[in-house]
Amino acid sequence: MQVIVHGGAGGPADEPADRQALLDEAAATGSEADDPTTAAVAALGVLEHDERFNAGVGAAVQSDGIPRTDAGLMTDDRAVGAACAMPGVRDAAEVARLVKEETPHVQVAGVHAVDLAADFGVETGVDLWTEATRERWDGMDVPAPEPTASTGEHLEWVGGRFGGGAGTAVPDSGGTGDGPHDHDTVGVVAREHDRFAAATSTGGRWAALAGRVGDVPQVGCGFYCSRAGGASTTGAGEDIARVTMARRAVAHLEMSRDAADAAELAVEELADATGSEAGIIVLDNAGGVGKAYNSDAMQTAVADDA
Ligand SMILES: NC(=O)C[C@H](N)C(=O)O
Repeated sequence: MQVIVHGGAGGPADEPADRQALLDEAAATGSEADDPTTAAVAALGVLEHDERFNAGVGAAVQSDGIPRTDAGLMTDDRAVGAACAMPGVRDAAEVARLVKEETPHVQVAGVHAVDLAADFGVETGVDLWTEATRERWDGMDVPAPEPTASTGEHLEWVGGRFGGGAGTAVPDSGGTGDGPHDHDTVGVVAREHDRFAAATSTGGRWAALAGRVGDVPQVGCGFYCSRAGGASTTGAGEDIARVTMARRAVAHLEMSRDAADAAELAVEELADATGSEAGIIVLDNAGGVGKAYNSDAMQTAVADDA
């Protein structure tokens, strides 16, 4: 099994060596699996369980003071599962797999996704807070958590951080936008011969409006897969969704470009269309590996047990 993982595109990480060791472990864990879906979920599980990443434990906190998780998963046969806006769910990629394999749907949201997880034995009610996220949250001037603050009050505050309204989701250059842990979304592409799975898991963007869902659980945006290969993205989810970034990368593979070119082109297209920053990992069906980003950093790891 060939596996590539990313730990999010953004600024340079505080402890890159520790994070790299975890990414290496995640890729190695995935590469031991028997099939690409199991590989993808196992690799993301390593990272969702670690508090350094903005996925599972350590997930970003939304404007009402609740961390919620999102994940999406797709295989080369175009089977898709995604789950989003889940409070207390660490193993979001497991829930995405459940949606793919146990339901006739492609996405389940909110409390119903949490109930589905519980019904199938995925742990719920997990405390996703860490010391670092608590500290960061406590330092933010957020309107009192609902129900005392209205959605309108939250929106006013959120608009100030993200630039407000439609248009680019790049945070205001004033500096109150994305911070050091916003880039720690995690993603994976796994390949066994000509079979693929691509998956992404996140807590989303810090202090986004309660209930906000980004690119990660949207097929073609945070993840995509076909017989040509697979891709997983990271960055400002609103902008990634506007250009369906993962789908673009895989479309390049389908037009016979290799993984390296597909990754570069997808980032260029995202930047041209939105002015935003993002990163992507890609595997193609000739064994090619692609990774590209226009942010300051994106850590990745590759493992291949062949
Ligand atoms: N850092 C990230 O990759 C965030 C993620 N794409 C989101 O917008 O939810």
